[in-house]
Amino acid sequence: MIEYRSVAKTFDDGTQAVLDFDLTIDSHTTTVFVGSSGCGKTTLLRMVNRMVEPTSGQVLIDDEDVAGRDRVQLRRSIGYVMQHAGLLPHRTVADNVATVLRLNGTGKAAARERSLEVLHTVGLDESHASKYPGQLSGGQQQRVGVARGLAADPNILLMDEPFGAVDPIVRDELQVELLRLQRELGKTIVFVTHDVDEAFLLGDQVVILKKGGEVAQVGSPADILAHPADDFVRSFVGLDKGQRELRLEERDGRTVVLDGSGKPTGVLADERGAGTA
Ligand SMILES: Nc1ncnc2c1ncn2[C@@H]1O[C@H](COP(=O)(O)OP(=O)(O)OP(=O)(O)O)[C@@H](O)[C@H]1O
Repeated sequence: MIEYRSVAKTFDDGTQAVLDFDLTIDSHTTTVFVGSSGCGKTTLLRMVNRMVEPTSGQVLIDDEDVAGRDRVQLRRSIGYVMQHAGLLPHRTVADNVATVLRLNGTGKAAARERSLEVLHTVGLDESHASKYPGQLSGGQQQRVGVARGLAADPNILLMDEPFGAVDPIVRDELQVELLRLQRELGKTIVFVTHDVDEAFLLGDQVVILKKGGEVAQVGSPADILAHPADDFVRSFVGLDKGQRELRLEERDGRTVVLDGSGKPTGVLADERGAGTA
């Protein structure tokens, strides 16, 4: 379990990134911080592994204040995946994935074996292991970034807009893969995005933030959609524009489900049950 208790952060230049933030994150669940640029998402995420130190308040992991933990050791015990994968360009994919393992003292052969295993977990076969990051597509690089985050088998995985820089189709693919991974691995994931659809797809718990890390609403996607806290939330999640209303349309003899913007989201099963919705 991760707990934020009355956390605030003012940076050295006087920027008040987070004013007063409280949250509990249950183990083995995915929590998504979503909000517009500059609302404090990354600052809050980085407090978990002490890349950012709160000015006041506490962050606890399993009831222990992270402030009392050795910083380097803490950081290596928590997976971290960032937007542009952050891979070292002159090291092979396998070496990139093995970075934390090697730092933790794992031998070369064992680290390589684990690299291959975790690459396989994220859907990359052995042929990718000896390539360099520049020889991979953006989506594949992100998979390597996720593999690196998982290599040391951390309980907690922090993900900072990990799919923000890839095209929408690859992004959809990576989101589905992450859902599969999470079903298999059951990590405690804290995920940052500014995309509300991504937040609702991935999050067991979604935290909608305003400037200064102010919580507009916390809840499951279903709770938020059913009971938006106020007009800000209604507008942020697109309820005010009817974007989330579904309607049905007959096309070529089949019943297609369209969202509020007219985008098809599925097909209703026909009388033989052959549909996909
Ligand atoms: N090292 C720093 N020094 C000074 N100000 C900072 C620092 N890091 C972040 N900030 C400021 O703190 C506020 C919150 O930033 P943060 O990166 O947490 O927001 P965010 O919600 O993750 O934004 P984005 O979606 O653009 O990444 C912003 O005003 C930002 O400019």
